[in-house]
Amino acid sequence: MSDTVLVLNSGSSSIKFGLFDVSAADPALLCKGLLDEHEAKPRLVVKSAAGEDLFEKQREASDADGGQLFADVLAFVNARFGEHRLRAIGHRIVHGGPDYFGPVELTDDVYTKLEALTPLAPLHQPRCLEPVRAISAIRPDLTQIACFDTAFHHDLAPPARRFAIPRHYDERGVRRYGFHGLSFEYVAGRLTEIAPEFGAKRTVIAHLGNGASLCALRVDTTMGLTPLDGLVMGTRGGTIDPGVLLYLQQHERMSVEAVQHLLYHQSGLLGVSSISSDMRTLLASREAAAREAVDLFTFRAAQQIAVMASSLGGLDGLVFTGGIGEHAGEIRAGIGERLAWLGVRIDAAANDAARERISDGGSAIEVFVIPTNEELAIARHCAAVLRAMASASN
Ligand SMILES: Nc1ncnc2c1ncn2[C@@H]1O[C@H](COP(=O)(O)OP(=O)(O)O)[C@@H](O)[C@H]1O
Ligand SMILES: CC(=O)OP(=O)(O)O
Ligand SMILES: [Mg+2]
Repeated sequence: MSDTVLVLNSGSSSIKFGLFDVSAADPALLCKGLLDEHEAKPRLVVKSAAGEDLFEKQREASDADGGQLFADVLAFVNARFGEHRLRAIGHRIVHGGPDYFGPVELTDDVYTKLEALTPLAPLHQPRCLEPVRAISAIRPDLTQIACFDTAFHHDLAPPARRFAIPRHYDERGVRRYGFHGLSFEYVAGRLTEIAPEFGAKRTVIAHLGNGASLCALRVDTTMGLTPLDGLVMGTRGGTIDPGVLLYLQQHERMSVEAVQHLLYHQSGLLGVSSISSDMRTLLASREAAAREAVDLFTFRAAQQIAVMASSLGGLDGLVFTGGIGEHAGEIRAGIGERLAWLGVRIDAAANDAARERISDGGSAIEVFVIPTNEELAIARHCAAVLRAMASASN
């Protein structure tokens, strides 16, 4: 009988999960799953570690509430992997605020403090916290552990972490936190396995998914107090003249809630194209507005990579990850072309095949594609927390 941890990764456009055997030195994946909410009736899909179909259930849209979904996942784990001992549930929590920068057990007190951070991540924090409540209602005996997107950037120092507003706001926590940290942590670790010399080199990781951000490793990142800053995303526009927000309120008479809705749900690829937030759909479209949205995405990503290179004092490596970074060769090529002046040269065949290393021999900057694995990063943290709990109780 092995010990297992069930990991839930609630993102803005998907809920992914993985069941890991944590008895070994490094957690081993037993099965993985996805709640696909893109269709009218959400589908729960579970596959083995090797990718074979294990289970599928289509839900009625009316009963698509998360509580039932997590009950289904737990029932599946119990039926299929019941010989193992489920020791904990690990959660991706997007915002840890100023107080949480390492994995922590989700007690009622911690939950309340994390819920209070909802205004700083309204698209994510409720989706991340919903499964915690749902699971404690079904299995109150299970340990639940929070792992934070913000934690990886905890050591960010001024000037990168500071906004140029009166300094007492910084003391009250109004500063750059950064997100996608579990992805950056996994990818940075994987990069040093692939190319050990990159442990000390100047590297930018581009996490391009429905949410998108860059990390200049150990130095800077494009998201800020909230996951609105930086790159163009599915429904978020990224960096914007703050005067636009004042204009919308003062001249268009929009309420704070309406501006928040515009910034989180109606902007980015969706707002510019008026077609879709989904990069696949836009790449397949012949509409001029779709092309313009894709161009803006690429333009801003290249521009911000140059900004991150400045924070690092130069650039040796660029890594693409996330749904778009891993799968959209056209976007990687477009960003590479815009960065040719920096010495980036992408090999077309390697890029088409999404090989691990896609730069050509003459490139001044090595370019990689590394599929992210936020679930494994969370499973590793949970395994460490469980070991610490076990040794504290001995
Ligand atoms: N083959 C593909 N080509 C282009 N874009 C893709 C492809 N596969 C996934 N994507 C894009 O990746 C994005 C979702 O990224 P993902 O990292 O899975 O999202 P999340 O932020 O919800 O975790 C969507 O815009 C989707 O269109
Ligand atoms: C922080 C964030 O933007 O996450 P996601 O990519 O899941 O939207
Ligand atoms: Mg994601």
